[in-house]
Amino acid sequence: MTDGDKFVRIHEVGPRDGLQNEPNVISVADKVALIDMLSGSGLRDIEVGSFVSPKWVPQMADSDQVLAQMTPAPEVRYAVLVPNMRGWEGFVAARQPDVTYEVAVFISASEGFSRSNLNCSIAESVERLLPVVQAAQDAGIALRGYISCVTDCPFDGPVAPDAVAQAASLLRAAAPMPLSLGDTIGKATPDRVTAMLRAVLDVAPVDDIAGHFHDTGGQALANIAASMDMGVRAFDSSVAGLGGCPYAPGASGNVATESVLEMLHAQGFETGINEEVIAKAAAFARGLR
Ligand SMILES: CC(C)(COP(=O)([O-])OP(=O)([O-])OC[C@H]1O[C@@H](n2cnc3c(N)ncnc32)[C@H](O)[C@@H]1OP(=O)([O-])[O-])[C@@H](O)C(=O)NCCC(=O)NCCSC(=O)C[C@@](C)(O)CC(=O)[O-]
Repeated sequence: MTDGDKFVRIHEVGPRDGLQNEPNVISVADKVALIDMLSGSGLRDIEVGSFVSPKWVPQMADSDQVLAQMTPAPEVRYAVLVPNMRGWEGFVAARQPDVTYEVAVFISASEGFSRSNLNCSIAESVERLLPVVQAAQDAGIALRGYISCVTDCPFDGPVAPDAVAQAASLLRAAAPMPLSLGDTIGKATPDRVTAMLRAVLDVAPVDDIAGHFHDTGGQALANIAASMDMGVRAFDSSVAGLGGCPYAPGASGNVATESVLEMLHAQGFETGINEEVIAKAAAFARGLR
């Protein structure tokens, strides 16, 4: 293992993927407090909100206020989900000056989830995100592409590795963006993750791949280990294991950031993240539920 192989990049998605599914109203002040705690942990990537339809995801309707009120740390890149140009305009109006942002676009590897989550086919969702990609590129803002349902879809069942590779190709044709591969409903197993990654790595370099595992089946850490065996060194996780997707029945929380850190640090991997700060943020996050 070289020194480069020992560093694992963690993308904290709790304030977005985590909180989007919480049934109780969480105030802007509490969201901002959680983000500000996480900003002091050593994390380099924190997803803080989404500019989607408030009718579809009411919990994220105040992302503009969250962006305006948080205290950005200079070393952190803050990600937001943007599905269409309406979302892009919302993000542009809300962003603070001199902050490093990342715009995340998202599609599904399965048609059933695409319809449920975005109200359109996979092909239509790609058409819709192309102007967002162009706008982000023109503004010099980093992009990230999410692919959901990389092994299983709550509507269509098992998803073939080739379908995920096809979705990856569609996003990479839009721009050479890094990809986050989502086990949206937490049904993946290490062998199926390995098969899926083999297909995706034919169309995208491993340095541009992140694993995004939900822990419904208790396999998230094993799936991370299998991904690491394939050379993946970036993972999404959610403080306190917050999470789920309102349009994927059965989706439970993302793998907990504190569990991922514990596993990686025990195995000698480096993340640059302070586990004590994350533990305090996790306690705070649990109090929001
Ligand atoms: C894409 C749409 C908008 C299509 O939704 P639609 O209803 O087909 O679109 P529309 O264009 O007809 O718009 C409907 C209404 O929403 C408004 N609207 C339209 N766009 C926006 C916007 N950006 N911001 C604010 N408002 C917006 C629009 O103006 C209109 O308002 P009305 O005229 O009825 O008053 C909708 O399906 C949507 O918002 N979907 C997002 C669902 C979502 O956020 N899901 C969770 C995130 S994905 C996820 O969690 C998975 C991931 C990434 O974590 C990885 C994994 O685990 O798999």
